[in-house]
Amino acid sequence: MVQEVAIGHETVRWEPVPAEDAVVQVQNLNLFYGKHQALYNVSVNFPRNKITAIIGPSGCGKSTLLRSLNRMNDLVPGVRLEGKVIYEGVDIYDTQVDPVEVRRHIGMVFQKPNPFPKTIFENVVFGLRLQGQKTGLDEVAQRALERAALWDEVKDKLGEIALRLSGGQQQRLCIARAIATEPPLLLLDEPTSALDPIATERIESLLIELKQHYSLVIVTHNMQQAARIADRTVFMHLGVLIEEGPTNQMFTNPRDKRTEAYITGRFG
Ligand SMILES: Nc1ncnc2c1ncn2[C@@H]1O[C@H](COP(=O)(O)OP(=O)(O)OP(=O)(O)O)[C@@H](O)[C@H]1O
Repeated sequence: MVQEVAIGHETVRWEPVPAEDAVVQVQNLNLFYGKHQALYNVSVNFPRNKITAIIGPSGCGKSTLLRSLNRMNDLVPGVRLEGKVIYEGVDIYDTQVDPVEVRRHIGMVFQKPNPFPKTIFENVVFGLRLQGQKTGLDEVAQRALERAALWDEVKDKLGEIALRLSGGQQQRLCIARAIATEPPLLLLDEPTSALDPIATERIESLLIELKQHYSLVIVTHNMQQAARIADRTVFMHLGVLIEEGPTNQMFTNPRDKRTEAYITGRFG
């Protein structure tokens, strides 16, 4: 449904992502941690081959929404969820659906780089080994590391322990590990918050490049980052999705006073 809002003399139109262009559709999602409700009736479509940023003040439910997209919240005891998350036509919370299979399609990169205490090579091919792949691992590892813009820096030391890499390199390694299994959707929870500006810039360029092949959803506290890389932005506040739309429209013409206050730095 097209939403229209008058801004000065202009009428601005915001169109939600059409269902046919959505990699994931979230419908009327309520999520409870025990008695605490963290998401209230959230509905949003995330587009294919685009970057969507989720922004909002601390504790508003950004990570909870992100983790609901690949059933990571299942791992938290006492979580209860109502509503639907439909990934390419399949309700991922259907009792027939295996959460491990979901996470094969929908990868995740965390805030803090979390390489395994293994070699660089074994980190990248970890998911493939889990899937039982025994051949072609060298090629896949090289391709994933190239796509993650890390190959040139590590090609001569693939057998070294990954924990010796710098923070920015470790995060690119985690991205390589996440994309080695070719998940069509990649979720990233504040992937650059622990990195310096140079490493951040590299990862932002990488994400923009990755959207040719993947759909991406990124949680970020950094509004400049959302403005730089996201095609669409979702603004959350106290567990409620306040508004979502094309990033440039949201940043120049926010519809809601709370969005405006947040993006102009007046609260949060
Ligand atoms: N495992 C958990 N158990 C209980 N409550 C939780 C859990 N994880 C999050 N919460 C609560 O759910 C709400 C939303 O948390 P969430 O981490 O999704 O917010 P956020 O917007 O990502 O915050 P931040 O920006 O600080 O990371 C908060 O009130 C938080 O305390």
